Amino acid sequence: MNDTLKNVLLVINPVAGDTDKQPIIDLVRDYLRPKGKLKLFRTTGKDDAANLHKEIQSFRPDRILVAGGDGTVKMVAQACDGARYVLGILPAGSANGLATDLGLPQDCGKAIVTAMGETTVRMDALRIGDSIGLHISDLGINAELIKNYSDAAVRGRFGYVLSSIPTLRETRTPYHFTISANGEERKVEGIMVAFANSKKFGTGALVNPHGQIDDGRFEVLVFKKLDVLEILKTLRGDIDLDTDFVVVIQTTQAQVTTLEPVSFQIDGEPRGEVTQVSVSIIPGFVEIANDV
Ligand SMILES: Nc1ncnc2c1ncn2[C@@H]1O[C@H](COP(=O)(O)OP(=O)(O)OP(=O)(O)O)[C@@H](O)[C@H]1O
Repeated sequence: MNDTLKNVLLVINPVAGDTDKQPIIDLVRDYLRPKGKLKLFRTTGKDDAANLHKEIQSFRPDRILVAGGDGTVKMVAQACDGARYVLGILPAGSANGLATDLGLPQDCGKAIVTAMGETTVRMDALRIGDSIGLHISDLGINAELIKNYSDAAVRGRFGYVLSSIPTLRETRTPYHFTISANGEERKVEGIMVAFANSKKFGTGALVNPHGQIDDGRFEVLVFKKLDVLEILKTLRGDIDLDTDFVVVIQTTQAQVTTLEPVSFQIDGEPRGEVTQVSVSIIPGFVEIANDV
């Protein structure tokens, strides 16, 4: 165990991934025994960032562990409010896009060792309107899938696949996007526009090979058509960036407007339908333990 880390705050999202979190708590307790002091913070879904902020101020942890999905990691990063805390991720969401992208272990025992390790990476975030995005946000077909998935009764990957069938059938694509970035304005038709700080979706699909979480830039990806073969290639991880299929714009700031209201999602959470999104990079927003 890393002996310099005595006071550990474990933030748990009890509902993330629809799994029992007690085994994670037990493993962390065992790992810290006998030297470390563990404090638990269970999220409620209401005012979590503000309440956690107060807890961090009073406990002053040496490390903050987060057991949840991307939404929980982001909430914790916001609760730190610029203060220099290292977060250790214990992937416990339904998709864990960020942990997958960082190559963090999914096995909880291994994840604890990494989360308590000394090597860290400072990653950028996206400011999206008045929200923060750590991973991938998008307008269009994927956001539509996520919305239908969160409305559906079935959970898990299988549920995602099942809920995608009616969405793909009923989709109103192509959408009409106007993208302003790097002093240029482009009008494009497409099935979705994604803002990516990193390389992969939570499924492990490589959508943005240029993505670097610490380069002070993000990518705007315009997926032009619903091409089953290209999507399968993307899912296999060997996207060849055929410009008939996807256009990539690397930038620090972008604005997208649409002719019609289009579904929007940030890091896997549906954000309703929008006609305008502004995105800019926040360099070095959060520091994450990562020895892989
Ligand atoms: N006790 C709770 N009851 C209901 N909702 C909660 C509770 N705690 C947190 N939440 C909600 O959980 C969401 C964040 O979930 P998170 O993204 O971490 O997990 P997930 O959705 O299962 O995983 P993933 O993002 O990897 O798919 C937030 O919308 C937050 O408001």
